[in-house]
Amino acid sequence: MKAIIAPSLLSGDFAILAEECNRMLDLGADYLHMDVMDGHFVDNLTLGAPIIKSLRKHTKGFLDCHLMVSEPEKWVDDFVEAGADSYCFHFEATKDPESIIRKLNKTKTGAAISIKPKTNVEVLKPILDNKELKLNHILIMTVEPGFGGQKFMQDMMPKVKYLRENYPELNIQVDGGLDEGNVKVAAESGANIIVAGSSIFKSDDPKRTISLMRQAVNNSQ
Ligand SMILES: O=C(CO)[C@H](O)[C@H](O)COP(=O)(O)O
Ligand SMILES: [Fe+2]
Repeated sequence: MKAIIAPSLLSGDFAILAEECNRMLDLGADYLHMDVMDGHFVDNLTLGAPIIKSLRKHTKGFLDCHLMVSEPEKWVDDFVEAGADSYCFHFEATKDPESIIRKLNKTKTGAAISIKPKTNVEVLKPILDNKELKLNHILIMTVEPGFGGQKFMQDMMPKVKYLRENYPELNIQVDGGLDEGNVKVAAESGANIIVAGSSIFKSDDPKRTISLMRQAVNNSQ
């Protein structure tokens, strides 16, 4: 699977978000990971569709929106209208994940689902086995969602391995605590979309960090 490196703008400077996005693209980023938090599903508050809509005018990058919100069905239309490239919602946050995917599949915005560390990966099987439902990716959280800068949970790797073994063509994203060291175990487990906030934004050489992450995915295949 193609290596996709997705810096998390949560670690960027929100006052100059568009510049931060375009700086990341110049450094080699493939996706721009936008962490949307509602202060309810997680204990933190970040940004919503109006910011995505403004950003859309200032960057051509792939806006990979990670919705850490309750009732994600409420915001699908707003994010589609704002120009989000993918809408990744949490399985735990909704009673009806399938209808969100069906709605997104009628638009240009890709659908994706994320699961928290305590959620069993097999809950995704009915959705993944349903050929009518198109997914851009599955996101396996490797920290409890809510904050950047936490420690990578290596014990999430069996979930990534399960998905790679059973769905060889699936884009598998990992998010939380990824750095130049632990990206290898994530890539070897089968992840091909790497989200990283702190390790890229705090790097002395973010271009090199992005490139090392890409190499780790490419070398694992
Ligand atoms: O979804 C997230 C937190 O819920 C962030 O994307 C994630 O934590 C990235 O930041 P870092 O690489 O610093 O862990
Ligand atoms: Fe995220």
